[in-house]
Amino acid sequence: MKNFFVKSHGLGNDYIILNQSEIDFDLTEKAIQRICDVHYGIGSDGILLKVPSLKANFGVRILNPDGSEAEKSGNGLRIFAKYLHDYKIAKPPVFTIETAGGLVQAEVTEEINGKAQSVKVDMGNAIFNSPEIPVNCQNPECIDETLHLEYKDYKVSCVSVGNPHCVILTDKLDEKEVKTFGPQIETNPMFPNRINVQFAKVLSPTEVEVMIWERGAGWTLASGSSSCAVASVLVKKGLAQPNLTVKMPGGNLKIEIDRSWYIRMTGAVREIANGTLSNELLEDIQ
Ligand SMILES: N[C@H](CCC[C@H](N)C(=O)O)C(=O)O
Repeated sequence: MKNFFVKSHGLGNDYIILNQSEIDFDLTEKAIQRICDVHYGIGSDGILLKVPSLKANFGVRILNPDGSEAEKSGNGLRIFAKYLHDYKIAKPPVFTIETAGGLVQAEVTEEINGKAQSVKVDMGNAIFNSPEIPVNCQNPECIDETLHLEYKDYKVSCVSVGNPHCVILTDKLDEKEVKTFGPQIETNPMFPNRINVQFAKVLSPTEVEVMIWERGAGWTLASGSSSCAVASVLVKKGLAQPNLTVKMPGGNLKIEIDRSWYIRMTGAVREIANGTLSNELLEDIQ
């Protein structure tokens, strides 16, 4: 159906799903910003655009509210997998999805009356090699390096899970600190493609609490790829077991990391609404 959309969330990290073959407008940066605007649009932490794939069962492009494109989104992939399952586009239980950050496999692990409630996504491998993240760092891996900001220094550890992440360990999580320094870290020249930022407080070898500043989206209530990034850094530093729970303001995700740094993430997903974009939504910017 023309301009049909579904809005769903994974632990309060919300996305709008559109199908490239069904929209009758150009999804420009301005259109993305408008659709994601909480007042002039539907409001969302991003857009998941269903696109054809020659390599996987399905393809998706992940678009941030600022109009930039992301290589991977953990909550986004769980939401997209739910959409494919619930609207009977995919044959359960397991199917592959091509993203700009590589191929992933998704599996609906819990459903009620044909509606997926929980999804497991194989997120691919954690990559610590500095140039592949990318991060400007003189060492092959950016672990416990010092990042100099205007008024503060941080000890950071960086990793890619398809998209880039900067993890900061702390014994006191502070939303104000995340919202003040998150944007400064996100756009620091150390990160050629900008970066997602996480402040993480280790609670036990199997539990960590995280606050997130997302590249291109800002403060979000949860982030799947951030959870994978924090878990990978903690395991690398010997601070956590390879099976752990990541606790975020929006809820918890279960992360499993194997010996080759292959990451599996499992968590809840819920649909919020579905419908059709109004013709008036974009008329002043097309
Ligand atoms: N803003 C992120 C993409 C979305 C990540 C997050 N929503 C997730 O669940 O992984 C980036 O530019 O890499």
